[in-house]
Amino acid sequence: MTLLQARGVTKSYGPTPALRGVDLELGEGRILAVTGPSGCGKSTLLHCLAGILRPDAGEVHYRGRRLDTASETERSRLRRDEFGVLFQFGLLVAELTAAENIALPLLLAGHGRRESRSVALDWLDRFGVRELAETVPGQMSGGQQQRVAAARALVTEPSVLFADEPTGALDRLVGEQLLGLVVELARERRMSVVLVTHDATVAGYADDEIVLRDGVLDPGGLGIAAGAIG
Ligand SMILES: Nc1ncnc2c1ncn2[C@@H]1O[C@H](COP(=O)(O)OP(=O)(O)OP(=O)(O)O)[C@@H](O)[C@H]1O
Repeated sequence: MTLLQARGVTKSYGPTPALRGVDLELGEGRILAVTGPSGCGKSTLLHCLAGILRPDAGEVHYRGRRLDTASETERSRLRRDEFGVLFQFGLLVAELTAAENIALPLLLAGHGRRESRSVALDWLDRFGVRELAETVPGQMSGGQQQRVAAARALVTEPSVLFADEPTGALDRLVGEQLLGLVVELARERRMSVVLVTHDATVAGYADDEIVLRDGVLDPGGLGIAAGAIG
C-alpha cells in the first residue's frame, strides 16, 4: 500500500530553485533512500514530505489525503501522531534528561506522566542506553545523544520516520550500529522510512533509492547504494 506520494513537488527559496517537479511513492514498511550531491534538494524534499514545508506547487498525499494543503493544525497533528523525525544533530532539549526528552512526545500527545516515563525507559533499554536516563544531553557523547534522539523519534510508534543524515555526525561504527537498530525496528513494526543521505553505506540499508540532481529526479541515476554493492 502506498503511504506517501509526491506529485510534481516544486519549491524555491526566493530566486533559488530547490525542487523542480519531484514525483515519488513510499510504500508501507519500505525504506527509501534519497541521495544526490550537496544542494540537490534532499532536505527540502524531506521537509515537504513531512509537512514541515509547504511546496510552492505540486501535491503531497499521505494515506490518500492531501498533506500540502491541509491546515496547520492537521499537519501538526500528523507530525505529532504519525510521523517521527530524526536530524543529523539530535536537537534534544538541553535542560531535560534523556528520559524526559523521550517522554516529551508522549506527554504532548496526552499520555500521563507515569506511563510516558515508563515507555521512555523501555526505549532507552531498546537503544542500549538505559544508564543515561537521568543524564542531560550536554553530558552525553554524540553517539549517545543520537540514540536518545532516535528513541524520541520512535517513541510514539510513527508510521513514517523521516531521517535526514541521521548518522552524518557520527563515527562510522557508531553510525552503523544506530542505523542497524533503527532499521531493525522499522522492519519489526512495518514502519516506512525516508532516509536522506550522501553515504553509500547508509543508502545500502534502504529497499529503494531515488537520486536527485538540481532539484529533479535523475532517471538514469544508478544510486550510490547500487554503486556500493556492485
Ligand atoms: N532556508 C534556505 N534559504 C535559502 N536557500 C536554501 C534554504 N535551504 C536550502 N536552500 C537552497 O536550496 C537548495 C537545496 O537545498 P537542500 O538543503 O534541500 O539540499 P541538500 O541536497 O539537502 O543539501 P546538503 O546535502 O548539502 O544538505 C540549495 O541550493 C540550497 O542552497
